[in-house]
Amino acid sequence: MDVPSIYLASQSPRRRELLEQIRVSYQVLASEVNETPLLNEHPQHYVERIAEAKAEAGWQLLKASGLAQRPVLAADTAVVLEGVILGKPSSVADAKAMLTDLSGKPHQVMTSVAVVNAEATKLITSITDVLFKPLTESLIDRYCATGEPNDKAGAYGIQGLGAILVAAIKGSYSGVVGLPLTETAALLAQFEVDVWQSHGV
Ligand SMILES: Cc1cn([C@H]2C[C@H](O)[C@@H](COP(=O)(O)OP(=O)(O)OP(=O)(O)O)O2)c(=O)[nH]c1=O
Repeated sequence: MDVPSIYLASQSPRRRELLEQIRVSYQVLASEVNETPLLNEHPQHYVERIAEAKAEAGWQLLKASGLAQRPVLAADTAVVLEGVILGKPSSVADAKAMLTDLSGKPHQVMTSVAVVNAEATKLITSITDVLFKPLTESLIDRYCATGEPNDKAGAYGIQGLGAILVAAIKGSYSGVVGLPLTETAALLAQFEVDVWQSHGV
């Protein structure tokens, strides 16, 4: 097997697809971190702390594995409504409550990307403004019944049926989906990772 350009410390299928979009070869590492926010933690601090913890956990796993030591990339996404962090919903009722709160209002999607190797840890954070159209209770119910909100911050996926909830976006579309590609390419370039090579690991 070829040595991948990077290791991806993420279970998110979206992050895999987005890396493939910019043709970065990768191998997935299965690391776990506790994603509970600290008391009164600032949302940007939160996504940066969690992205770095995910990448660092991946790096520790890699060091213990005997695999080639390529950089480890991880990311974290949070939806932020009026300063409050909305993570992934814990239940259908929680998803409905999140979507009811987001209805008709602007919010921010923050995604932080961290890359770690033996020499350095570097981080970028993308912040995108998203405006939701007013949502009826019946639309929220029907959307939640699709199951799409379950594993997504803020209980929606802009890349799926959730697109119909969104009235406007200003910033990075790929950042909302989970990996801001312009910023990620620039970050990887600092680790001498070429984003134009074909994947195939
Ligand atoms: C707002 C929004 C979030 N999301 C997803 C991106 C992330 O996968 C998820 C936020 O949870 P994260 O904790 O950032 O990521 P994850 O647990 O899915 O994956 P991992 O930690 O293993 O990398 O929400 C979308 O897919 N579309 C959207 O429009």
